[in-house]
Amino acid sequence: MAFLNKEIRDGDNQDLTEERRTATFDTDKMAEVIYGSEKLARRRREISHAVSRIPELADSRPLPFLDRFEKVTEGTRKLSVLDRHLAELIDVNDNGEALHLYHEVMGMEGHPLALHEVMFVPALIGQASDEQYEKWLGRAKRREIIGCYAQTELGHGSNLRKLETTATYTPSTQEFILHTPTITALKWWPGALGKSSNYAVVVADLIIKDKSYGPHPFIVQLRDEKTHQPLPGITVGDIGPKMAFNGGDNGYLGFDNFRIPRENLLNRHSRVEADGTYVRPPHAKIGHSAMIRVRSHMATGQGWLLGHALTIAIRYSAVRIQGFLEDKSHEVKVLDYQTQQHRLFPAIARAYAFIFCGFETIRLYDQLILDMNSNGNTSGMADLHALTSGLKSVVTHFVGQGIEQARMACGGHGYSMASYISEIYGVAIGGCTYEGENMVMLLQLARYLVKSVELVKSGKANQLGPMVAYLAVADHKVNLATGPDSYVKMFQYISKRQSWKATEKFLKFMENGDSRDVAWNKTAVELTRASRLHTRLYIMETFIRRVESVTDIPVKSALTDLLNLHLNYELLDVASYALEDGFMSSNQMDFIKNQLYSSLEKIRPNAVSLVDSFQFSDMQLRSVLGRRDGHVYQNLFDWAKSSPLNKTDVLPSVTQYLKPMMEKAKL
Ligand SMILES: CCCCCCCCCC/C=C\CCCCCCCC(=O)SCCNC(=O)CCNC(=O)[C@H](O)C(C)(C)COP(=O)(O)OP(=O)(O)OC[C@H]1O[C@@H](n2cnc3c(N)ncnc32)[C@H](O)[C@@H]1OP(=O)(O)O
Ligand SMILES: Cc1cc2nc3c(=O)[nH]c(=O)nc-3n(C[C@H](O)[C@H](O)[C@H](O)COP(=O)(O)OP(=O)(O)OC[C@H]3O[C@@H](n4cnc5c(N)ncnc54)[C@H](O)[C@@H]3O)c2cc1C
Repeated sequence: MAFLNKEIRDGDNQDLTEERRTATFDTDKMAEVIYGSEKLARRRREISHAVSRIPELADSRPLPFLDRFEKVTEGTRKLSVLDRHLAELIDVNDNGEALHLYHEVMGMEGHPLALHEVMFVPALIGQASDEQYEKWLGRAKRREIIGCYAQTELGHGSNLRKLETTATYTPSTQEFILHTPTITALKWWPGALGKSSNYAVVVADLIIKDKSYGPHPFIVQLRDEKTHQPLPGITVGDIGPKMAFNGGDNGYLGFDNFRIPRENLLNRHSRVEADGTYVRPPHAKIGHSAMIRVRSHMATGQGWLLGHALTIAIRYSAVRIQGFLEDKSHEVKVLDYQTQQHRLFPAIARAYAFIFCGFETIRLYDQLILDMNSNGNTSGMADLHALTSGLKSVVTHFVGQGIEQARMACGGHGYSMASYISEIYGVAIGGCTYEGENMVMLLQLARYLVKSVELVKSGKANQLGPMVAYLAVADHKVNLATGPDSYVKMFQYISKRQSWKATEKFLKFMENGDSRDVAWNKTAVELTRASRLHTRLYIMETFIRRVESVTDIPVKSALTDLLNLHLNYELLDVASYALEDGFMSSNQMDFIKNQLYSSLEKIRPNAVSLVDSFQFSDMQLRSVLGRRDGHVYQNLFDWAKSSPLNKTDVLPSVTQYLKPMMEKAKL
């Protein structure tokens, strides 16, 4: 008999197989929606299968047992094996295939090429002139050189205008002199900078004839191409262990009057002529395009991270039997508890929603780069900056929360590194900080919202972009029984009210004599609330649009259940805003709650299949609890036995310290 869930195999844990038999949709078809195409979903499976047949690509030991040095070595080893097999495993020009292959083999703990692919090459693509393409891009793509993106400094990360590294132009030699004037000017944090990269895109304050022109990107050679020794004038190293990414070498970097040629300013958009004349870019923030790129990709990346944790927690919850419901002779799967479902199912809905939003922002980013490179059109930048600033903040925050709930949902075993959830958590919450600290980025979106409200106030609502058009729409009461649209209207009302209230408060402070900056700071919490609501509205609308467009009926039906759960969960979560002014009644609240509980029941039979549809292989999950076959207990025992502490029955530390202490106590 053919089952709709394609993960069923002989010999699997029976409880998990039972779950898979109840699937109402085909998990291969759901994977097509998750990965955006039949081809990519299929290629992912093929690539995972091909990788599993190359033993050298497997982790040599479970990663949690490795120390930092071993992690870095192991990552680099696998990278070199992968390099030999690359062309046979994937179409190297297909980003989706490449991303999957790297996630599968390299995992998420970092490796020497992580920033090369994610920021160095994209910075060249976005910022290099045609001549610079010719000189650097081919070499970078062939990996003759390995690069990173060195912007953040010890003293400044958020406020780019105050970066201290200087790039001073000297017309007589046509060179820039890179210099680190203070300890706080050291570059600090860039991934793969410490030990791996021999080149970097360095962001430094451009100075011409004593005048500062602000941060600009330069391509800089850091190490000798043969010996890999740092070049004279360069101080570079690793910044030490972190919450996660410990297979990666985030680094520090200092310059001692280090000279680079004039051609090394990435000059597609702005340049310095030989005599020191500065030619401005078409948009002041165009040098930030590599950051906008990562932010545009973060919603899908983070959605998949949440998907990892949920695959582990849901599968484990179907295997973990504990406690009773009606029948006191049989314990039940913990997945049957309403609290467990409430803890996990809304997060499944969010993971799907975030992935769908990410597809949209990636498309918008690709369009922006096309427009900028073909005709210098930067008109989409402000909108995409506002959108991705909000999205990266809201998504990373909820993903962190969702992963932590997944860990707790696994009880004691969730706390073991065998679950791997704490590693996923560490990686995901890095996203709350990198690519713009979340509060800072919410405030960036708030600038856009405030400007939009000001437009409406001054009678220019017709100038609003489609994403904020609701800020000008008249309020209306909504009957919640009428489907997704009514939830959107409710959310629009709440979001609009918060944006207006925050703007009015900000303007009032200024009317009362505060400067713009002080007034802004006094309103900042309210402003971030407006940004979150606006972003959650965007996520909701995108989710609705995506589900509407699905053609496979069983897949659409399962997604509709998830969507309904999402709509009710979201509205309940922000209900206090609607209760504040009586917009929502307590009867409506009860209605929403009941809808939510009935969504949990509807989703229950598909829960395992919804996470199976992410089609993460066991290699990719690296989790004993999340194993596809559900054989958790024997493997937990084997995993524990493989701990280096268990190599001997009596540890040297016991003989040396503990025993003498115990012996002394006996005297
Ligand atoms: C096989 C390959 C596949 C690859 C797939 C990629 C997958 C990616 C997934 C990733 C997953 C894991 C990998 C981990 C990688 C980790 C990478 C981490 C890298 C980094 O962290 S790099 C460093 C990042 N740093 C920051 O983000 C700094 C944050 N700060 C800023 O961005 C800015 O300083 C600022 C906060 C935005 C403020 O800028 P500034 O002071 O210059 O501006 P003002 O506040 O004065 O505003 C002026 C005006 O300008 C507008 N504006 C600001 N920025 C932009 C922009 N980028 N675009 C457009 N407009 C911008 C701002 O809105 C103001 O406008 P207004 O005056 O209001 O009209
Ligand atoms: C895992 C990881 C990888 C990274 N990789 C790279 C990389 O490859 N290249 C690179 O260049 N950098 C990298 N970074 C650095 C990262 O981009 C910065 O740490 C980040 O932009 C935050 O800046 P910050 O550290 O200066 O935080 P700070 O700005 O010092 O933040 C501290 C606190 O101050 C608050 N704050 C700051 N400014 C404001 C404001 N204007 N209004 C209100 N509150 C404010 C913040 O909200 C936060 O609560 C990485 C960081 C991490 C964690």
